[in-house]
Amino acid sequence: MDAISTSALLIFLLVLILISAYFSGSETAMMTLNRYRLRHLAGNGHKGAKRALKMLDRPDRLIGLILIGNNLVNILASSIATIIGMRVLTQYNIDEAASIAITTGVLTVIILIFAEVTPKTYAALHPERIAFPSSLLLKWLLLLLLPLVKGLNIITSGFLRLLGIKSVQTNDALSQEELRTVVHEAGALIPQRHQEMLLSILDLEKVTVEDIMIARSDIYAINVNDDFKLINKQVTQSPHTRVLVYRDNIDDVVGFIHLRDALRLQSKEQFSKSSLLRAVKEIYFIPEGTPLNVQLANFQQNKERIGIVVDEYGDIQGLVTLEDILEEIVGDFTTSMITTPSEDINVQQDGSFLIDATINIRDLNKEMKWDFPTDGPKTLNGLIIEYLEDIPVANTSLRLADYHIEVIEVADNMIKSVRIMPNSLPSTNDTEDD
Ligand SMILES: Nc1ncnc2c1ncn2[C@@H]1O[C@H](COP(=O)(O)OP(=O)(O)OP(=O)(O)O)[C@@H](O)[C@H]1O
Ligand SMILES: [Mg+2]
Repeated sequence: MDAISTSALLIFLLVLILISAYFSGSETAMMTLNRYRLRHLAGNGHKGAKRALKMLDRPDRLIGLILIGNNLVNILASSIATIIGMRVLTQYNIDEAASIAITTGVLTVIILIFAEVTPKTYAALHPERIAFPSSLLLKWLLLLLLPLVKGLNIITSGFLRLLGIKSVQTNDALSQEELRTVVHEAGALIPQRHQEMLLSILDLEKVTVEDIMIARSDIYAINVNDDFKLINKQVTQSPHTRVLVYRDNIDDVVGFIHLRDALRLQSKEQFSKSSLLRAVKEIYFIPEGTPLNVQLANFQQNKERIGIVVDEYGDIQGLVTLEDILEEIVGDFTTSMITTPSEDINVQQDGSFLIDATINIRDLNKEMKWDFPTDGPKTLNGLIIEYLEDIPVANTSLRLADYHIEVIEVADNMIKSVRIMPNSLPSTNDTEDD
């Protein structure tokens, strides 16, 4: 070693520290790259991103390579520093042991500051700036050192197996819940309205057609066996474009009549029972329990926009339209912006709410931002009866899911209306938001 001058060794040491800094920085940069952004950039043809993505495909190799490189230079640096230290310090009559101790201390501080903390912090703050160019060098190094890296990985995984740890395939596909968090955390990057829509789309699979259907009793339908004058009037006054046609019993459905067809027949004065039956369109049936995301796709595939929900016995449960599903996605658009509650909910002078108990619980929760359980009965009436296990009499008071409810009117074995007190509402705002 005496052949090499001390100043040459110092320069070499400096270079080693720089290389060490490069490895430390690249490691942090590669590992903190945002995988989703990376995939997006790579998809757009960004060269550095593509390269980084490919390297991250095999994180074991990448880490192996970086650690081999980093440790190699660090250990070499320490040997060289020791030689320099001994040469320099012995000139001042410092003995060998003390020289080694001093060089170790000094080198540790230098490596920590210049080859670890600084490059890693910088890389963590600007991962792409470091990772994209550095992945080029890493790629070539990997080609060169692949046998070494592979050997190292075989030995390490052998050791891990000895310790009873199986190598796990990392899977960084997002789960539903993670995707939700991503959308939430996107914060200002995605406008609030869009965030809500994205979350609603994710929710579609949790909601089934029964949850949003127009109940059987609320379907606007005509009985072909009724007096034809009445049918004529019902068609003319129909609030809906498609009217269900049945024979005597709604379970004996014939089809949908489109108002356009009915009005055309009426204008030609050809409107009769037989021409009506001929103009009727076949019904598209939807099995109970179909999740909304599935139904949305089915509507599209079958080029339908209205369907009848049937249970396993073929009995009609309700009606669902494409518009109803789309409203689930853009829901808050039409509900929460409304400042006056819908007709089923009436604000009383004392601030309590008089509510039609046949209201759909999901609609009620949405409109009032309440939190009644939606996994059981669909209507408020059903929920209260299930809770009490009995049909209550008027003036019964109860506490259900933290809401103070007073039964106002009961008729035909059904709760018709209830009053809900606002002062008993759970104070979600004070507890959660801050
Ligand atoms: N025959 C019907 N009986 C009861 N509710 C219906 C009926 N047809 C549609 N609806 C409901 O009316 C709302 C609007 O649906 P949709 O837009 O499909 O019907 P529309 O407004 O009558 O027709 P269009 O928009 O094609 O003119 C939805 O909530 C849907 O469930
Ligand atoms: Mg419409």
